[in-house]
Amino acid sequence: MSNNDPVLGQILAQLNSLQVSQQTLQAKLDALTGIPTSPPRNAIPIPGRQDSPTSQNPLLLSPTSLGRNPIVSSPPSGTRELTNIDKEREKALYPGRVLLTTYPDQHGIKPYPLQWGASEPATRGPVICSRLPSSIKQRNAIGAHSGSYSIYRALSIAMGTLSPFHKPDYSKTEPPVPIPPQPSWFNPSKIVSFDPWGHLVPQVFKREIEELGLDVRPSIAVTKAHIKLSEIDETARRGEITVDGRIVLRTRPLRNPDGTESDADPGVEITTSKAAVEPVWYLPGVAERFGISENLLRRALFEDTGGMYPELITRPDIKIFLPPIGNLTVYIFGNHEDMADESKELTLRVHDECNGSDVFGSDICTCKPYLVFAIEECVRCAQRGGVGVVVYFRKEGRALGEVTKYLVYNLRKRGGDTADKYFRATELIAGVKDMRFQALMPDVLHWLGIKKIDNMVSMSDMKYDAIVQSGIPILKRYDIPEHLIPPDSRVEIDAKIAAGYFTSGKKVTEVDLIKTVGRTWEETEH
Ligand SMILES: Nc1nc2c(ncn2[C@@H]2O[C@H](COP(=O)(O)OP(=O)(O)OP(=O)(O)O)[C@@H](O)[C@H]2O)c(=O)[nH]1
Ligand SMILES: [Zn+2]
Repeated sequence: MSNNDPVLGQILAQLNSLQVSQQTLQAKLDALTGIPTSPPRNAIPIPGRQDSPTSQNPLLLSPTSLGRNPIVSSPPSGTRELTNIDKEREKALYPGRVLLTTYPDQHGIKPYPLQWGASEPATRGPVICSRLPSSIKQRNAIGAHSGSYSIYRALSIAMGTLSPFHKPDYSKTEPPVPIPPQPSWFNPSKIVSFDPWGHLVPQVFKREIEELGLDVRPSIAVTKAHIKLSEIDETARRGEITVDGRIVLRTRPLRNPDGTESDADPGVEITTSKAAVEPVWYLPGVAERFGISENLLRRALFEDTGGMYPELITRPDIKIFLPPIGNLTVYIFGNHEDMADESKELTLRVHDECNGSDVFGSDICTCKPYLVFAIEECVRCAQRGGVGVVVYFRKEGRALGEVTKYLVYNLRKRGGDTADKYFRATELIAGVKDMRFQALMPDVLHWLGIKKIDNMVSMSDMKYDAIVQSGIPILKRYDIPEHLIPPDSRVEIDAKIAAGYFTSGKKVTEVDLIKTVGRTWEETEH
């Protein structure tokens, strides 16, 4: 048959019209539901699948084009090449209309069943918030994984360095330390701010991931580590912490710059197990904790994130929200199984992030000394046969952020840094003195199976009240030892004590508050 064959011509014409009508139908369906029903035709293959080769994928920059990528190597000044690459990638990434929101009664939408607090993973169901074609119609969660890091993911996809279809391989990532189910996992109001099954997702939702092809992701990861802090080296040198070869190890000899073994004391390192926990909010439970209605909570979250999550309003049937906030980290010292064993002594510190002090050693507050002291107390408790737990929350500057915190510092230093004005300075700028709302904080303790706390290394009445009200008694509280308070942070400690923070000794009067003065602006420069 030649190309001019009339029969072949007819068949080709029919095939063409069939293809056109299939595409038209598909487009109509997508427009109707607002949801693409199949991956974009020019999308890259999911690794391990035999689709088109990655080299032809307009979603990703090839290794050679990466080097020349105007986005990476020079400002996006709108060159013709950039425009074309962008347009092509945008079309490939987002072939359908912009999907601004969804509605419960929309054609094709069927959230995957999820029953918060159910005791069997199969009944509880996986949290699905993926917008990949394989999962979008079955989403049962609003928002995106990874908290605030979801924005970096969006950037990577837009720049072509990450394929949105990348399928994670979770083999060999399972927890080396078990955090097994506890009765609290099966109570829908005990844990409402993260997914208690988050570290077991690849195991308990294997069927959904492998057989149903759903994009279900872990929101918790558990691992093991050694930690080394110069402050703890010093404590060990003073003989206040002993090397036991189990929790406290002697660090291997250091090396001199010429590679020979150094005679210097290498100090110690601490063995620990740790878990990183991303936020996954069960909205009815979160609303209940704060004593507000779910509707009000949804509306506030919608409005004050710049209208970022319209489904908070249009999808009352979806009860899960993955908020764009920081995660928490748990450090466990000693035997992890002892956390749930009431007969074992337990020491706890709950700490909120203070980058200035924790990492950079700023002396305006007591954060780092208190944190290090708490780790040492946890270690001592573990060495006595108990277990120690430190929970670190990314809630910088009392959840007001570092910018607000530095503005407060400036005001304090310019306005006369006395303890009586300490909280007022924050209020003047932020409108409140604290935005941490400790009501969600105890979730992590219930997740770990903690039922009572013997030693609480914190002076905070807010932390204390939240934990005790959640049903976990605290037997003893510690304040920070006097010798660990840097002079410039005396203002903070006295203001806290006056505001109701716990103190075992010092009582602070009105007169004391005026007398407790921090370093002046001028002194800061010397
Ligand atoms: N906004 C503001 N935040 C501050 C200031 N000083 C410290 N912070 C923040 O306060 C928080 C202190 O948290 P934590 O170390 O958990 O201490 P706490 O809740 O006050 O109570 P303790 O458990 O007794 O230490 C951190 O998030 C700091 O970044 C300040 O002057 N203004
Ligand atoms: Zn601090």
